[in-house]
Amino acid sequence: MSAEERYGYLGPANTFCHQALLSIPDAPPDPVPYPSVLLALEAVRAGEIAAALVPIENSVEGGVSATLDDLTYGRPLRIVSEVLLPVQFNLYARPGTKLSEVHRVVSHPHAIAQVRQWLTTHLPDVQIVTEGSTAAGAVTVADPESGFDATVCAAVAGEANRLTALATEIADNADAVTRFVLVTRPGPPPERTSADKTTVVVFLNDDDSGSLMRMLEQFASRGVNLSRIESRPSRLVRGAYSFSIDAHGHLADERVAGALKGIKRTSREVVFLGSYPRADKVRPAVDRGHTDGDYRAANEWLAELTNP
Ligand SMILES: O=C(O)C(=O)Cc1ccccc1
Repeated sequence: MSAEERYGYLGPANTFCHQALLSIPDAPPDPVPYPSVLLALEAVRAGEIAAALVPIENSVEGGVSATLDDLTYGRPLRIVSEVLLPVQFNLYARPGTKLSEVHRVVSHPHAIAQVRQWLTTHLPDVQIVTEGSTAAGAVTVADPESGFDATVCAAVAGEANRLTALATEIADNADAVTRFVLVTRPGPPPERTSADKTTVVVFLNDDDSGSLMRMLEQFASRGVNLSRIESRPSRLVRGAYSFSIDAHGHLADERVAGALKGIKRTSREVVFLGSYPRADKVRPAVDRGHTDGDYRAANEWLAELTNP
């Protein structure tokens, strides 16, 4: 298989992102590791790979800013699918290390954040340094010259680097799930499945009072439910915020298209990041008056009025 047909991921091997990619049934073989989300997304833009799988959100820590911001401000890309991965963290060290000998820990910031309580209780004086991924932390710790004693990572990363678990299942929240998105160069969205999600970033006309409420009304008045809304500092206007939104439904659903058109008309800028199947396959209940059939009937009625 040529490099351009392969998928990239936040590497090195054995990151959570790698595990998530291996769970995609029809993913091409030989995925390509990248040291950061930004480099993986740039490789997609450059046509080096067909798609990249990157973390976008964690159920404990919230949005992954590097991903959200690069998708918003970088050259256009599209999300074509999502993967949910339950994440569990262990503390790994070189064989022979005791917990009392752990003074410096290295891992991905989201991993550190999700075991903070455990670290505070068991290693209150530890120095923490962040790296590009959990597996990169494991590679670092495997080197006795690294100056690091332990890492927080998945069992596969610890074992692949011949480390020993000093503690297992140390997450402050045992049910944490990370959401990854598969990103490609822009093209038509995947077919609608009736269990879909649409991701957009909206920049409001921030001088207008009530602009956030009016934006939300575009969704609410059409019966479109939101599963995520997150504000991020805007790079376009200092002191202003953008809103990163996941809405239930697909661009091909009249109610979603209607909401997007309404937002496009009334806000400063809308960045469409994709309509794609939901990983949990849950079909939203569509309230009376908001189905495609209801829109069609209303359009026919209007046509009839115009041209009896
Ligand atoms: O570093 C990794 O293994 C990743 O895939 C990023 C990440 C880090 C912590 C929780 C979930 C994903």
